[in-house]
Amino acid sequence: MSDDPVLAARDVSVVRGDRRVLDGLSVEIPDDARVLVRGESGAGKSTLFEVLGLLTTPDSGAVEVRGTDAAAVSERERAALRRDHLGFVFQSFRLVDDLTAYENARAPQEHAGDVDEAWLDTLFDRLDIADLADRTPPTLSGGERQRVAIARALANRPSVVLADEPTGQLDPETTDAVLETLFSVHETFDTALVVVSHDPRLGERFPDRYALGDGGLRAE
Ligand SMILES: Nc1ncnc2c1ncn2[C@@H]1O[C@H](COP(=O)(O)OP(=O)(O)OP(=O)(O)O)[C@@H](O)[C@H]1O
Repeated sequence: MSDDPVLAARDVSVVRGDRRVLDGLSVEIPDDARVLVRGESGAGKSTLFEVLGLLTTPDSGAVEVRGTDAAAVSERERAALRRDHLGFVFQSFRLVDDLTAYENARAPQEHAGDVDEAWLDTLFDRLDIADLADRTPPTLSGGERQRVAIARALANRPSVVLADEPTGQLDPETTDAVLETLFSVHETFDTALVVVSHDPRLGERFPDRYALGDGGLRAE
């Protein structure tokens, strides 16, 4: 296996309007990482999430996936890097309301042309949502939708799961359940985990913590 970290940002800057939201930011995400990035509202967490997820190309600097500079390849190859290495849990889940939970989770596999229902069944069992597979998102609770979103993020066996405010709208009990789920995913499926959040409840549970401020990351 390559020695390159699964994900790295090198001297990345992003300008939004007249503000340099990320300003020469660098970070490496090793394979076994369990990283929390904290920051005040407006600090640039969602921007960093989009940059690390190859959803936004930075104005300068590079984002590398296993040593491949994502900006140096075609859009098609970039999409393949995203699909093969990255799993996303979006702040608002972004599930499709008129698909079932199972169909939502299967969508990335269909997109990749490689449906593996045995793996999906494993995920649904492990995330304790097997009995919700045929329900649609509007009939599920926030925590249940969250777990469906995590199943979808893992559908293509990513190297890294990126989660944007995964607990933002959840009560303390559901927050604990979601964290346990993310951590067990990290351990069971050998997936690096990067969570960006302003939620002060998450702190100590993550061995690697950074504060995002003034466009850069500071280890905590
Ligand atoms: N298209 C844009 N044009 C101008 N400014 C923008 C644009 N998008 C984002 N910003 C600004 O960039 C900064 C960082 O935004 P970002 O959404 O990354 O912050 P955040 O830390 O995720 O905030 P929150 O916790 O409130 O979601 C904010 O000040 C925001 O107003």
